[in-house]
Amino acid sequence: MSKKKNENVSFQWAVKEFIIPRKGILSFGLLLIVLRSLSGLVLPYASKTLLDDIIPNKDFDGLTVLLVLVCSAILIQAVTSFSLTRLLSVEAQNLIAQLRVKVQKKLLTLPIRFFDNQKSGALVSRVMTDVEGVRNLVGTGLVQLIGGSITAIVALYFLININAMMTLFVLLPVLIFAVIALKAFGFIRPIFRDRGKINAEVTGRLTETMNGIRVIKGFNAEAQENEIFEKGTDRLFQNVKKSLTATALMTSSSTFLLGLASAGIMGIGGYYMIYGSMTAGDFVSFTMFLGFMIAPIVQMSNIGSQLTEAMAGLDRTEELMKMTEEDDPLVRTEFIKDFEGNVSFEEVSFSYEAGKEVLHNINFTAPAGSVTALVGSSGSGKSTIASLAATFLTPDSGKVILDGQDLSKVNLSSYRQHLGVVLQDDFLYEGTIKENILFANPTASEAELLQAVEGAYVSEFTNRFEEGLETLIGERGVKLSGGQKQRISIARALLANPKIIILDEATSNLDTESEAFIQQSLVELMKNRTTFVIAHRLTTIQKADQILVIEQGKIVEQGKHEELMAKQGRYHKLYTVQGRI
Ligand SMILES: Nc1ncnc2c1ncn2[C@@H]1O[C@H](COP(=O)(O)OP(=O)(O)OP(=O)(O)O)[C@@H](O)[C@H]1O
Repeated sequence: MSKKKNENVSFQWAVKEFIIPRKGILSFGLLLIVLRSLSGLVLPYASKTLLDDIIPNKDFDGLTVLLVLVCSAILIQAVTSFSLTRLLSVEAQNLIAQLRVKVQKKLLTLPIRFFDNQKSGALVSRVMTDVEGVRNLVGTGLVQLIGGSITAIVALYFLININAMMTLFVLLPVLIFAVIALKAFGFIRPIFRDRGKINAEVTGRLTETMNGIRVIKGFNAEAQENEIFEKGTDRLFQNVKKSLTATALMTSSSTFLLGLASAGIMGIGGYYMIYGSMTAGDFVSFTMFLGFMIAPIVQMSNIGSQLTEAMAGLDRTEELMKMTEEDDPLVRTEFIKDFEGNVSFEEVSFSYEAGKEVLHNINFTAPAGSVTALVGSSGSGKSTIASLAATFLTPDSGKVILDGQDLSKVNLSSYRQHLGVVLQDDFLYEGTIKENILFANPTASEAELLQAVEGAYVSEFTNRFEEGLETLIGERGVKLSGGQKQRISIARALLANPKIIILDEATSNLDTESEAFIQQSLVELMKNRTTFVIAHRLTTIQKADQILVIEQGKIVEQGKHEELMAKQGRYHKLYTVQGRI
């Protein structure tokens, strides 16, 4: 029952979003379809005149007029068909393009946690495939459905006029077919909905496989991946098979029932003609009109399944479009004006899943321009604290305060324009090194760019490249070492010149020279910025203004390196006995 309700909602949504704004063009398309259908009806009518009037009377003038009429009707059909495709199909493609842009834009407004729970391949399929459903809604599909109904009704009128009894006989199998078709749609729609889901899952997994190729080969796990993919494609196949059975049932029942009707008509028509109550012309035009009534009905069943598929895709699009954006304008009403960069956590608690709190009553202050190093064992909550400071997450209770303002009420982009993040596995785009650095500040001047490049010691290796900063990286370009990539992402952050930095230091072991360059660029980056660093480097930790030792979601120790060492507590243990931070 609830499913049914949901379907209606998304249909209403689709009508409001896509059909009403295009009512002009769609009405014109409808007019063209009706014109095309009506001009199609000329042929059966002309056949009757030919057989019953023109041939018996040897009326050559009449024949000429008839031919002109039929040719004009054919011409109208050709012109309207062409215009329809041009008008509606082009508009549908235009809408698909617009909708993709809208869905992608919406996706980027959703909180990080949404992405944590989704496969990227599945999201790609939402942007690229699901929206294609509108093609059938705005393209020729819906208009054909309405146009087809009109033709069927007009043809029915002519059929009744020629012979009401025979029409009644025909209507019965047509009605049975309509009932079967309706039932089949009800059966097919959930299958189509599942298909989109399975498709997205399989694509998602495939993307992951490609991204994780090193791990897969490293663990010799190809066979396992193959099996998972095979299972996925089989699920897809089974799904398609199910819908094909339903469609085949519909097609063959239409052939059977309508064939039966034709045989019946031949019988009744033959009987009437033998007794002289029906002319041969009436009989021929009846069969032709019948074709005109039935063809749209059969066509409608095809369009019906296309529309069903379309709605299944749009269901998922609608679901996404209705999600709450992270920068909720009703909640995040405050804008940051004079930015200083004092951050404090007040009684902050947080849980990813209900009932499993991962941070408990965190309190600390990070004054403007200071460096706060977060250390502690794996899974203790360091990244979660950093994500709260970056507004990627919002506290369940307590507040993160920036310059006296509660961050959960602050307009996100007014805050994030002052924020910079350098993460362990920072992503670089396919493109030149320069493009990758400019990414955070595309309007930066050449001088600013060079300053960032020098500050992060990027020039140290780009100078050795023939193309310098214009060197292509990624699939088609040079392959960079981990340390070089890190320096590019540091240069990017330097160029953005944020007041707050979230830094997840890479743990990877670099050679001493690379390490030295990175350390120096990090010093440059942290200068005069409020920095939260998930620290792994001794030098960073030693220089930090404060170290927070996190264990099981709590701050267990807090202070400077020397103070904490002197305390001989948890930090001392982490630092000396375990030898790992
Ligand atoms: N997206 C998530 N959904 C559910 N639980 C999560 C999620 N991210 C982290 N957690 C859990 O929250 C806890 C804290 O994780 P967090 O990533 O903050 O730890 P960490 O100290 O940064 O660990 P590491 O040093 O290993 O990166 C862990 O128990 C982890 O399992």
